[in-house]
Amino acid sequence: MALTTLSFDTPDALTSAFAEDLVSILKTGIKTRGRASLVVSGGRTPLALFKQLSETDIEWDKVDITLADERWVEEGHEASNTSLVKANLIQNKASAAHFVELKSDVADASEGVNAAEKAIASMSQPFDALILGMGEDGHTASLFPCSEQVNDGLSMNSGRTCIAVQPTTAPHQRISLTLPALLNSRHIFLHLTGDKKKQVLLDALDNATEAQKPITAVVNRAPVTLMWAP
Ligand SMILES: O=C(O)C(O)[C@@H](O)[C@H](O)[C@H](O)COP(=O)(O)O
Repeated sequence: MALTTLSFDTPDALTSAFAEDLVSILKTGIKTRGRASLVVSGGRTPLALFKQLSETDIEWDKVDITLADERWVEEGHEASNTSLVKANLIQNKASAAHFVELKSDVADASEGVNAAEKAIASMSQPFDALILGMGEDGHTASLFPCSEQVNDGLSMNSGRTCIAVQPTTAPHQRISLTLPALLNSRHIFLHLTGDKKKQVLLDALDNATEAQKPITAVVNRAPVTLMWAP
C-alpha cells in the first residue's frame, strides 16, 4: 500500500495547493505529449477545486476531461455529473477544454458501455491525473459495495474500461470506469474533507475486503495521494 497523506488546515488551503499540483501535472502532460488528460469525480467535494481550476491560465484547448463515473440521467438533471462539470469546471479559462462524455442517449447504462469505452479510448492514456472521491460506504467512482457488479468492476482482467452499475443504497443507474481503467493514471489523488471520511478510509484499509470497501482496491495497487482537510 502506498498512501501519501497531505493534510491542510482548511478546505481553502487544500483547494489552492491541489489546483497548483494539477496545473503543473497538466502542463507537463501538454509539454511532453502534446495533450493532457484529466479524470474528475462528481459529488460535492470537488466544487471549489473545479472553480479554482477553471480560472487558471493553461492551454485548456489541449486538455481532455472526463468523469470517473456518471449517473445515467439526462444532462440538466440535478444528479448529472456532466452538468456539474460543465457548470463548474468547463467555464472561464477552462471553457476551451474538451469534455469526453460517458453518458449517451440510450435508456439503459448497459447499452451505453461500448460507446463510453470508445470515448475513453480517444483520450491520451495513462491519464495524466485522476481525482477520486469516496462515499461513506467506501465506494469510489461508482464502484459501489452494495451493487451486484462490484466484483466485475474491481476485476483486473475483465478487459473492460467501463461498467454499468446499479447501486442499491444510492439513486440512479451509473456508468463507472473500472478499477484497471482508473489505475491507468500517472497521478492518482483521493480528495476528501472531514474527519468522518478520513476515518472511513483508515478503517477500510485496516479491516475491509476490496469488495466491502472498493476504495481500498485502488490504494492497494497504486501510489495514491490523499488530499485532506477538516
Ligand atoms: O458521482 C459520484 O457520486 C462520484 O464520483 C462518487 O464516487 C463521489 O466522489 C463520492 O460519492 C463522494 O461524493 P461527495 O463529494 O458528494 O461526498
